[in-house]
Amino acid sequence: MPRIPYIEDFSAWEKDFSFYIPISVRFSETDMYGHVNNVSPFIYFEEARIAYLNSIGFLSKDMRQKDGIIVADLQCNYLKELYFGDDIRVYVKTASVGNTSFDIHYKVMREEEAILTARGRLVYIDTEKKAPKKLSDALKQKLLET
Ligand SMILES: CC(C)(COP(=O)(O)OP(=O)(O)OC[C@H]1O[C@@H](n2cnc3c(N)ncnc32)[C@H](O)[C@@H]1OP(=O)(O)O)[C@@H](O)C(=O)NCCC(=O)NCCSC(=O)c1cc(O)c2ccccc2c1O
Repeated sequence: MPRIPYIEDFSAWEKDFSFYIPISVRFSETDMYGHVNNVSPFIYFEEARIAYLNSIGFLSKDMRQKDGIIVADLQCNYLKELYFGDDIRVYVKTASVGNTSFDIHYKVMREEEAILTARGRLVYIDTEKKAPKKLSDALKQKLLET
């Protein structure tokens, strides 16, 4: 396993996921070499991130009236190639929580093989002030328990 800066111990890290979405690789996500192009996983991460945030109530109508979430950064490590028709599972978990932001990690599996890893920071925003907003202890707890 190559050194991945945001993963200290891969086997401990990979055991810690439970939420995932299934995806079948589409032809339009591949390139002239026949493999999935480097930009396509960012769409997988988006789909998985939205499903994950929905599952913990972070995109509920109530929350969206005053608060928002914005992507601050996103980083991907490509371990193996993917091909048209591959069935994958895109896992998501909250890895750490800051003052106004939280880091989520992603693991993409094809059967029992790790294909991609990624991490990204999301910032909690006050949509009226258009500024980062402190995460309450209750929200932090919700993030860390899923
Ligand atoms: C990202 C910003 C809002 C930061 O604003 P500002 O510079 O004022 O923030 P602070 O300095 O106070 O820091 C707050 C907090 O954020 C961390 N942080 C700041 N910048 C970065 C960065 N570049 N990379 C990583 N982390 C950063 C900082 O450490 C602080 O953390 P604490 O926990 O210590 O408080 C502002 O820069 C901004 O608005 N940038 C533009 C963002 C943008 O345009 N993103 C792309 C569009 S959003 C998007 O694509 C999107 C996709 C989705 O799939 C979503 C799914 C679900 C919901 C929303 C989605 C979404 O918005």
